[in-house]
Amino acid sequence: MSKGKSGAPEQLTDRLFATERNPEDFRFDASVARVFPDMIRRSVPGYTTIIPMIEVITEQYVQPASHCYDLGCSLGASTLAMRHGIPHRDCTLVGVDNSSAMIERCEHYIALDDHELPVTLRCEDILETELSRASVTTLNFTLQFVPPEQRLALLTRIAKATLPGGVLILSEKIRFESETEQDIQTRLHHEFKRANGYSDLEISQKRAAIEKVLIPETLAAHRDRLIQAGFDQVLVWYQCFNFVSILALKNR
Ligand SMILES: Nc1ncnc2c1ncn2[C@@H]1O[C@H](C[S@+](CC[C@H]([NH3+])C(=O)[O-])CC(=O)[O-])[C@@H](O)[C@H]1O
Ligand SMILES: O=C(O)C(=O)Cc1ccccc1
Repeated sequence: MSKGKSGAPEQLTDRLFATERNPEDFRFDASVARVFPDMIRRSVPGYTTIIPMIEVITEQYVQPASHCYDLGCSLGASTLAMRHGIPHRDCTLVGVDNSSAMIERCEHYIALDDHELPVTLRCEDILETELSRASVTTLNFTLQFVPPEQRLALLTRIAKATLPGGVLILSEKIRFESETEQDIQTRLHHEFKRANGYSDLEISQKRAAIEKVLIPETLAAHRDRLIQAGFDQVLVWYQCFNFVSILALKNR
């Protein structure tokens, strides 16, 4: 892995979809991992606001002697935000991702972050990862990549592992019941990408690549399923166009 002057893995500009390419489903491989910070910042409206707020929310809900999980941690942006929000030295923080390219680079970013709370990284499927005594769990734009029929089982496991007073931070791309709203919000998202330097070709090729792997659901579907999974309260704390972040709380 090539490193820059700071010792951090070299980050490149996302040009993955800039030239005409064969249609292939999107995967979190090494070429995506290399450009990921640039890709997610330029593609997800609100991402740069949500990350620092994960620190604020973590600080509010973390409990002493509990476990915190970042499921689908990628390069650890949300993991580091959680780390900075945890004041207790007896907590554990676990980041999980099933992309070895992501985890390998994530290790470097964690090592460069000067902080005493250890972070455990697991390269495994979040559908299998062991969870217990959780105060704060984060799914920051990860559930959308889990096959819809497996989402309830995962959320139920998270809710069961969550302590009274604990939370799940769930950020997702959503779709809208109303066709008109779906069209307007999608157009605004594409305008956001254009304003960030993506061409029409990049936008349309990326759209085709993620179509079968990133499955957005409506806010109502997310709310109902979180309650069914065992959470007691569900609220939206952030929305920009078709991207939302939800807080699901467990009272008892
Ligand atoms: N079943 C799975 N098991 C483990 N990991 C998975 C699974 N499915 C997908 N992933 C992983 O979930 C991550 C989603 S990105 C998260 C951003 C990060 N949270 C951030 O705040 O920067 C969001 C995005 O790219 O839009 C990828 O690294 C996948 O490998
Ligand atoms: O780029 C898009 O259109 C998205 O919906 C967000 C995204 C960000 C990073 C990987 C896959 C999808």
